[in-house]
Amino acid sequence: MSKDTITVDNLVVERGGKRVLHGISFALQPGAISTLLGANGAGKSSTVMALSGAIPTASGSVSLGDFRLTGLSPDAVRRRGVAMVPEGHRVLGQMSVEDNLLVSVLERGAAARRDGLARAFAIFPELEARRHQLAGDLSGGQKQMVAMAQAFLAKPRFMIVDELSLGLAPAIVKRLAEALTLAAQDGIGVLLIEQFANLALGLASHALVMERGRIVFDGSSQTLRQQPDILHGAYLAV
Ligand SMILES: Nc1ncnc2c1ncn2[C@@H]1O[C@H](COP(=O)(O)OP(=O)(O)OP(=O)(O)O)[C@@H](O)[C@H]1O
Repeated sequence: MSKDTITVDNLVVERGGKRVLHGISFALQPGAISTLLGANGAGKSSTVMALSGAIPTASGSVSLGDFRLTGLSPDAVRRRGVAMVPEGHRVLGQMSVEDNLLVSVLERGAAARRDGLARAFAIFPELEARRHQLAGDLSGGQKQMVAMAQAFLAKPRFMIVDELSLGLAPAIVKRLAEALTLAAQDGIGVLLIEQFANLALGLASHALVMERGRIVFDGSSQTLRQQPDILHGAYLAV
């Protein structure tokens, strides 16, 4: 196991008194894009929220290398190198694009802030021209770019993206997908939740399929594409 592998071991999560994850186990590798697929209510969001510290776990563990992330706050998980891009391209609407980006630079000092902005604008040049605009006035696609740039600025080892393409135009989705591919080429591990399975399987090398709080497939995207029954079954199992 690489020291940078995320290992999820027998994770159990309960929400509203109901068990929604029934002891799931899987691993995520650095430099690879993994996708987590499944029908509405299968448990994808619960999984990523548990990974990022946003909801508590009943039992089991999440580790990055030898370091146990289970029980840490979302901020502490982010500081250990796991950045989350939540569903719905959320930004701080009353703040400028630039200030939205700067709040995500973890290091102190003017040089780190300057470098951070330069990195964000290198990934998404379209944000530079809008740096002084209120983030709330951006289009949905531009907000998603800000949300993804915020994750990049934390210099993560892993990025978890919940619903990449939701409500966005295909041209924007292509830009966001390219940024994720480049991130993986840079060694960042990516976990992608995506409603369009074809898009997700085109980007990811590794796929996980969930059904009613359980992992029912863990293997290569190529294998999953060759076995369409698994995906069809999972999307019908609600
Ligand atoms: N806040 C909550 N309180 C209680 N139960 C919840 C809560 N949010 C989700 N659930 C339940 O947890 C289970 C898993 O839902 P989850 O949102 O993780 O699935 P999902 O695969 O992400 O689906 P979707 O794509 O619809 O978000 C479902 O049975 C759902 O009803």
